[in-house]
This record gives sequence, structure tokens and C-alpha cells, in this order.
Amino acid sequence: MIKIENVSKAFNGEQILSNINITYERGKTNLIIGASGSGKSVLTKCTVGLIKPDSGKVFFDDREFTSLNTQERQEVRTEIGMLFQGNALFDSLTIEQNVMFPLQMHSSMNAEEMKERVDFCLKRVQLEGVNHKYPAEISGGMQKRVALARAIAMKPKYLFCDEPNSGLDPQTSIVIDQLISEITKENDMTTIIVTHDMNSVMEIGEKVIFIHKGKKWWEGDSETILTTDNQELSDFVFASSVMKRLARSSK
Ligand SMILES: Nc1ncnc2c1ncn2[C@@H]1O[C@H](COP(=O)(O)OP(=O)(O)OP(=O)(O)O)[C@@H](O)[C@H]1O
Repeated sequence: MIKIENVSKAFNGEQILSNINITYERGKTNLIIGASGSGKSVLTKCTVGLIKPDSGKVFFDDREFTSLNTQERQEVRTEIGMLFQGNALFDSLTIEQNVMFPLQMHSSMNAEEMKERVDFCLKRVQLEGVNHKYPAEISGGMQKRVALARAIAMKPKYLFCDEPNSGLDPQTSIVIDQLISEITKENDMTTIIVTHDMNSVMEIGEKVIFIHKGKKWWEGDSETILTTDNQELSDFVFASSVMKRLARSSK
């Protein structure tokens, strides 16, 4: 569980986040949605400690991040897996070396244990036989799966995913969403996904947080979002005609 309590942040006198309170639940896919510039990235960076909020607290289970010493913070960081929007794979390393990278940096595993963990993670994301290829030699969807395998290599308690479906076709997006959702449940992780993808909201939106003008504007799930009477959320969600039709059929 990650709890955000009264977090606020301003840049150059402009209020970007105002008094945000959110509980991201363990074993669930928690989705953050909102228009461009609404403050989703700043909120995520405040959560993982990349930006210091002006006020408020962030708890990783019972640990309040800002009250921890350097070593304790480092420990929390090793419990966080990150899936970046552009995958952030190292082009000059093979798939196997990419997934092994966090283990080499942060674990005390020996070579054999690392190899075993890498093979397990690649198998879990349904990628086998690509260990010795380079990122440029596999498709975008496969690269995303490699990035997911790397994100879970250290058995994180918390998984942050930034736009996991950007640049992927709808079918591949569903595969990625389902993998993230299954892995979240299997490992009882607290997973946070920043997304613009309404398909993801409908597929895996167990908890959905709508950020608008730097505030938590609405909270619910994929069911309640379709019948919302919140005007701003409605304008955001039903900007696409497919979503409008889906809403009409669910009323
Ligand atoms: N380091 C910074 N210094 C000054 N302003 C910033 C900084 N980081 C973000 N902002 C501003 O904060 C606001 C919210 O930005 P943020 O990146 O959180 O939006 P977002 O909801 O993630 O948008 P997108 O969906 O396009 O990624 C924007 O107006 C942005 O210019």
C-alpha cells in the first residue's frame, strides 16, 4: 500500500498539486488518468521521491518516506520497479543483460542465481529464446515485455508504470495490461499506472484516480466511471466516440 497524505507542490508560484490524498492499494492495479499537464507526472515523482513536495507525506506501507534516513530510503527504492514510457532499455546490452542489470546493481545474487531469475522473469512475460538478441532486433511489444521483466527482476513490492501502452497496437496493449495485472496479483504488489488509454481503464481499472487541475477530482473503478455524473471526468473519458457508445449501452 502507498498512501499520499495532503501532498501539495508549486513551481515558480504556480500551484501544480493541491492537497492530494490517495491510497494506492496492494494487490491492485491503481490507474492515474487526467489530461496533459494536469499534474500526473509531478504527483508520481513526488511519490517516488524524485521531487520533494512542499507539504504532505508519502507512506510506503508503514514507512513515511521523508522521515527515513538515506539508507532506509535506498532500501525503499530497491523495492520499487519502474516501467518507463520509452522502455529505457540499453541498446548496447542484450535482452538478458538488460534484465540482469538491476540484479547486478542492487542484489547479492551470484551469477547462477541471477541467470535463473532473468530466465524466470523473461518466461513470465512470455519471452523465451531472445536472451541473446539486442533490443533493436525485437518488436516494440517485445521490448515492452523486456522492460516489464526488468522492472520485476528485483521482486518489487511497488510497481510504477508510465504510459505502458504508448506506441503499441490495441491487441499488444491488452497483452501488456493483462501481464501487469496478473503479475500484480501473483506478487501482491502495489501497482500504479499512469495512462491515457481508456481501454486500459476498462480492462484493468480496479482503482481509478482522475487528476484535474492538480487536484484529485474523482476516484472510482472501471464500472463506476461509465455512469459518472462528474462533468470534467465525463468530458475527459467520453472524448472518444467509442467510449460514448459504451456509456450509452451500459445505462
Ligand atoms: N520541474 C518543473 N518545473 C516547473 N514546472 C514543472 C516542472 N515539472 C512539471 N511542471 C509543470 O507542472 C504541470 C504538470 O505537469 P505534469 O508533467 O505533471 O503533467 P502530466 O499530467 O503528467 O502531463 P502529460 O500527460 O502530458 O505527461 C505542467 O504545467 C508542467 O509544465
